[in-house]
Amino acid sequence: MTAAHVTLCFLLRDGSDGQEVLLGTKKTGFGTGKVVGVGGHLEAGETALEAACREVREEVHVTVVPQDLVFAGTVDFEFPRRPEWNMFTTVFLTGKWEGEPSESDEITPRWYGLETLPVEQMWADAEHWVPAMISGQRLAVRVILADDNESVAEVHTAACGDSATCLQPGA
Ligand SMILES: Nc1[nH]c(=O)nc2c1ncn2[C@H]1C[C@H](O)[C@@H](COP(=O)(O)OP(=O)(O)OP(=O)(O)O)O1
Repeated sequence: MTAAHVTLCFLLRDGSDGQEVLLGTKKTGFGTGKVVGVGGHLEAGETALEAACREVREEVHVTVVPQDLVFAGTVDFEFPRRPEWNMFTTVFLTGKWEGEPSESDEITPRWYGLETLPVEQMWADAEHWVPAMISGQRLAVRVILADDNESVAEVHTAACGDSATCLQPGA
């Protein structure tokens, strides 16, 4: 089954105790109740970059533009017990945006220090790849979820180059 193509965009800022990342509590849909990155599914005809900009605007009411997003890698989420949930994620980082993040119907945003990520409220796999990616390692990650669709069965991580060499053909 072909994985759905989704995006995530991590906004980064300098806080009083070091760098901070914008995450949010998901209010609806996939992963409701978890603290997640801002992002979602690509719409027909959209590139990952365009989708990331749209999702940031829709979910946290902030404007980011494609030229300010930095490609950070990819994450392939595989749910062997629920292959219809498989997702291929293109991840971006940015330190530039316009506006102040605010709550939407989909997410309640909040800034977190990189050293104090709320890993117990995030997907169990997140600690295996989120800190590395937001600290600037460009990675191609493959996450295989366990039979409960929550725990981590396997995580494979490889360095990846630019988006042209990292993305799946046709993605
Ligand atoms: N195992 C996992 N760990 C993780 O950290 N994020 C995951 C994950 N599996 C999926 N995700 C993320 C990727 C994607 O950004 C998000 C799901 O996309 P969406 O929020 O768009 O889904 P929804 O079904 O809620 O919304 P729609 O796109 O509006 O249908 O969940």
